[in-house]
Amino acid sequence: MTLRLGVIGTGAIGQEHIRRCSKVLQGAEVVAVSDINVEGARAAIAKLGLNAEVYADGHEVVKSGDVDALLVTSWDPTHEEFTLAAIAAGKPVFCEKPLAMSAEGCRRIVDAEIKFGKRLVQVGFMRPYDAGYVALKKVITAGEIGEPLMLHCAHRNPTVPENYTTDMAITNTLIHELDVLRWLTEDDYKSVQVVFPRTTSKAHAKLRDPQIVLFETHKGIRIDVEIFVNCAYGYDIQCEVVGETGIAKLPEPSSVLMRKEAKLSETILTDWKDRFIDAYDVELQAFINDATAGQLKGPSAWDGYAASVAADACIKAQNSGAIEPVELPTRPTFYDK
Ligand SMILES: NC(=O)c1ccc[n+]([C@@H]2O[C@H](COP(=O)([O-])OP(=O)(O)OC[C@H]3O[C@@H](n4cnc5c(N)ncnc54)[C@H](O)[C@@H]3O)[C@@H](O)[C@H]2O)c1
Ligand SMILES: O[C@H]1[C@H](O)[C@@H](O)[C@H](O)[C@@H](O)[C@H]1O
Repeated sequence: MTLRLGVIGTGAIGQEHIRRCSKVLQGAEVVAVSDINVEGARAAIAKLGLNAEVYADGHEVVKSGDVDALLVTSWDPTHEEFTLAAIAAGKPVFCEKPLAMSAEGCRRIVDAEIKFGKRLVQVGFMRPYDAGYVALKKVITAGEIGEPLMLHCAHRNPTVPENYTTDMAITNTLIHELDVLRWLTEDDYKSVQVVFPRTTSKAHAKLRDPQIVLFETHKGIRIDVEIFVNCAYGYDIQCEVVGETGIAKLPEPSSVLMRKEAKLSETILTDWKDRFIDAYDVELQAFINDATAGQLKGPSAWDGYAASVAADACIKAQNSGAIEPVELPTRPTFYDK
C-alpha cells in the first residue's frame, strides 16, 4: 500500500521532506500540498516533477479524500491548528517541532488524541533517529561510563533571520535538546535557569545571543546548554556526557581530514539540512511505515508536551533570571510504550 501524503508548508523543510518522501523513501507519495505562498507551493512540486494537488488553505489538504496522512511543515505558530484538524479528521500527522507554541497548546493536542482513542501524532524530533545520538545512548545505557552526572551541550547556528527573537532560542532551537536530553538520560527536568553572557555584535538589536540554559533533572543530573545562533562559523551540535567512570561525546559528522597549505583541517557543516540528513530520512520512513501499519511509535504528542512544559519554564527563567521549577504532570497510561 502507498501512503498518500498531504504537506502543509512548502518552505525549506517542507521541500526537503517532499523530496525525501517522493525520491528517497519507500511506501509514500505526496498527493497534495498547501502554502500561503501558493506560487511557492506550485514551484516546489514542479521542481521535483510531481503531480500533487495545490491548495491555498491547509485545511483543504486535511479534508481531502485523497490524503491518508499529513506532514505539517509550516511556521511554528500554525502547528497546533493543523495537528488538531488532522486528529479531528482521524488522520496520522507528522508535525514539525515545536508541536505548539506553549504547553497549554500541546496539552490540547494530547487531550484531543486521547479522546480520539489512538495515537495519531508524531512530532518532528529527529535527533533520536540520528546514528550519533543512538550510539551515545547505547554507551550510556550499557553503563560504560557509569551513571551520568553532568551534560555539557551546545546548539550553534551560523546565523538567524531578523524575525528571530530571544524566546525563539527556546521554542524554535533549544526545543531539540529539550526532547533529546530527556530521551538520552531517561529523566525529566526539575528546574531551569537562563543566564546571558555578553551579547555578540553579530546579533540583531532585539536578540540576546548567546544564552546558557542550566537544568537540574529529577535524578540530580546537571545540564548546561549553550545556545548561540549567530556563531558565524558553522552549524554545530555538541553533547558531552560526564559519567561516574568516564566521558561519552556525541560523534562529529564524518569529514575528510586534510593536510594542505601548512594546515591540518576538517570541514564543519553549515546547514541543519546536511547535519541531520540521514536522521530525517529514518524518522520519516518510520512515520510512513508506522502510519501504514496503523500504530505510530515515534516521538509522541506527550513528548511534544513535555518539551513545551520545559520550554515555558525556560522562557519564564529568561525573564526572571531566577531558577524556575519545571512541573510536568504524570504521563497518562495512554502513552505507555
Ligand atoms: N526538525 C528540524 O530540524 C527542523 C528544521 C527546520 C525547520 N523545522 C520546523 O519546520 C517548520 C518550517 O520551517 P522552515 O525552515 O521550512 O521555514 P520556512 O519559512 O522556510 O517555511 C515555512 C513555510 O510555511 C508556510 N506557511 C506559513 N503559514 C502557513 C499556513 N497557515 N498554511 C500553509 N503554509 C504556511 C510559509 O509560507 C513558508 O513557505 C518550522 O516549524 C520549523 O521550526 C524543523
Ligand atoms: O535553530 C534551528 C535548529 O538548529 C534547526 O535544527 C531547525 O530546527 C531550525 O528550525 C531552527 O531554527
